[in-house]
Amino acid sequence: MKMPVVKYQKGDKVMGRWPGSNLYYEVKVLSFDTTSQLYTVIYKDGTELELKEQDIKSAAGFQTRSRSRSRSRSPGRRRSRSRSPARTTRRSSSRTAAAVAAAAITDSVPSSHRETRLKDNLEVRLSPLQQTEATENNSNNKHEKQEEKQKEENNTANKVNEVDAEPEKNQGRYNLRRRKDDGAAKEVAVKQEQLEEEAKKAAAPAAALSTPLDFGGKIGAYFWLLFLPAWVLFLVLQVSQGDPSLVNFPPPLPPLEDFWDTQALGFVILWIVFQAVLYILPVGKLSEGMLLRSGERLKYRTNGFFAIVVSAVAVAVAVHQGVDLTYIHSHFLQLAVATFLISVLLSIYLYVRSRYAPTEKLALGGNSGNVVYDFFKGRELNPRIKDFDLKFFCEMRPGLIGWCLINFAMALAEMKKHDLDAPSNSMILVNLFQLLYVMDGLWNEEAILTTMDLMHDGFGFMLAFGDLVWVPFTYTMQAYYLVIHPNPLSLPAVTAILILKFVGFYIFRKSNSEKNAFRRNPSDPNLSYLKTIPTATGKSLLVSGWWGVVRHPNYLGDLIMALAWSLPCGFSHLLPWYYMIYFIILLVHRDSRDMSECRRKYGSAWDEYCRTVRYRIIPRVY
Ligand SMILES: NC(=O)C1=CN([C@@H]2O[C@H](COP(=O)(O)OP(=O)(O)OC[C@H]3O[C@@H](n4cnc5c(N)ncnc54)[C@H](OP(=O)(O)O)[C@@H]3O)[C@@H](O)[C@H]2O)C=CC1
Ligand SMILES: CC(C)=CCC[C@@H](C)[C@H]1CC=C2C3=C(CC[C@@]21C)[C@@]1(C)CC[C@H](O)C(C)(C)[C@@H]1CC3
Repeated sequence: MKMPVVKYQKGDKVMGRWPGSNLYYEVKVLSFDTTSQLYTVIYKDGTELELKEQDIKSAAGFQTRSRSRSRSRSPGRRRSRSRSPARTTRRSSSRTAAAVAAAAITDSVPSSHRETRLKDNLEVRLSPLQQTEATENNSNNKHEKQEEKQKEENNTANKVNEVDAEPEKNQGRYNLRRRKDDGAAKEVAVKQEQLEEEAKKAAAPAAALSTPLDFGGKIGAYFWLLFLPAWVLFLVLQVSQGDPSLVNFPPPLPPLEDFWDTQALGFVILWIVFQAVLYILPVGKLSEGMLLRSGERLKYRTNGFFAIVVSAVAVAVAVHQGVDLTYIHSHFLQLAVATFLISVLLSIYLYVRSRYAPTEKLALGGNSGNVVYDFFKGRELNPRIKDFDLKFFCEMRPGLIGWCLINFAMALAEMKKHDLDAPSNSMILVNLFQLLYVMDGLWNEEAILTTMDLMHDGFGFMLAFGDLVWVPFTYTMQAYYLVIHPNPLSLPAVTAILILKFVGFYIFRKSNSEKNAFRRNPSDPNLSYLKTIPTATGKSLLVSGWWGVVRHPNYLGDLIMALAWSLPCGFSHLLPWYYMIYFIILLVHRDSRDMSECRRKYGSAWDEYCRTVRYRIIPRVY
């Protein structure tokens, strides 16, 4: 029988990675669990954590690397001064951490970026030790402050883990108790919540900005840049055909002049400006975003519901005044091309401004150093012009509300084309379902602040194009299809589709609200019945309720709704099912992106969550 090889032995002093970061601290090995293959290690401040072998490095090789780097970069640090043992420990650990963070950055970031990032990290982590020369006074004071701040942050991080470590000691590896039973622990939980934010700050600045590349990496970015607009063009041309099959050969391209209509561009600009004005009106709540790596918390004007109501009134007035909205149907291609142009210009602007953005404002992905990839993925996390948040605005306003406007125009076009007094049942269902989806999104606009796009993704071509072109011009395929291909529905069919839609909606809304409420206030008494797993970052993971059924219950609800949107169009063509197919691919990919991101952030706690909640989206299936 083959004996398991245990690389580190009890009592070994090694360097252990701080979960969710690239920081390594000196730790002592306490034990090794052959079943879970995890080492229990203890940090110098008494924190005990379980680490995988790959998160541990031998201390010897580590110190050599660290010393040689620090000597060459900052000779000032060779000077010494008397300080407390605690201080010595902290300083040496942060020094080492910086060296590792720098090493990580060196490995993953192209040379043009290396120097700046290296410098950023060294400035934060490695400060001169002594104020001896008068000329150094000013800068050293600054460094001293940074150093003290860093020390405080590190201490806070340790405190968090002391709070975290207690329940672990008492109750085994993870805390799976009911939160209602907490009693006195409530106070600790509140404290923990405050401290967790500090802990994030402590870990974040040294984390490498470059994460593994998504979307097929650099080659993938070229592909998507060409494929996504081409696909929209294909759909827009195909849907107006008599036989709009997805598998049909693309129809011949119309003459070049058919692509352009200056008036269409004018309407698109007018629409975006109108939405921007509604967005900046001092109406509605100012909501707080999640804590950023920079330690900042941004404020967002969440008046989306107000915006859609005012837009609806404006559209109703316009129709009443004789404006022919079927123009949208007859100029669909030109409107899409004009919007595409705007999305490209916006993406160029976003990329250029991101070159001047400070490091802490950049997203973790999208900073590969490859211009095309970064242009596609987006570099800056929350680009703003004063308080005007470009990403939030684009994701929630012109495209999303435009989607409903286009659907409505399709209903009018259907009536006009078939000389009807009212839209067909199928058209009404599609319009109402998607309107409900958008209105719900806007009513719960605050919840978008805890989603992946807002919290993690940079704003670049992918989202600019996605928000402005992809959503309004491809999510409206079902309504467009029904204009040319009516699909009469019986009452039982209508009822069955309605039930399906509301089941999906219920799962989608409840699960999104549960996570949003928990992220905003983990001590919310209304959520006290939920079980949680604490993580080393201080944040907990829900492991019962909706998030205990599957790992993405919100995706499940969304997919059921997508099914209900396609069913009214019948089965004679694949095109109205395009959204369903695309959405499965999108959500499966998002789920795997989110899994990697959460594993990076939460380490073994995430693995524990995945062991407890085994299925990703569909219970017992996937
Ligand atoms: N119609 C459309 O085109 C699209 C719709 N959507 C919908 O938008 C909504 C948001 O989706 P998306 O942003 O992808 O992802 P989620 O809203 O599911 O957010 C994922 C994040 O939630 C947190 N999380 C994960 N598991 C847990 C847990 N067990 N307990 C607590 N927090 C957890 C993690 O962030 P952290 O721990 O950092 O808080 C994770 O990164 C979904 O309903 C989706 O269906 C999405 C894409 C397209
Ligand atoms: C292929 C490609 C260009 C991908 C870009 C993806 C975007 C289209 C989507 C990413 C996440 C989105 C969300 C919504 C719309 C689509 C995009 C932008 C959303 C605003 C729709 C309304 C929902 O209620 C929502 C607020 C939950 C949702 C958030 C995510």
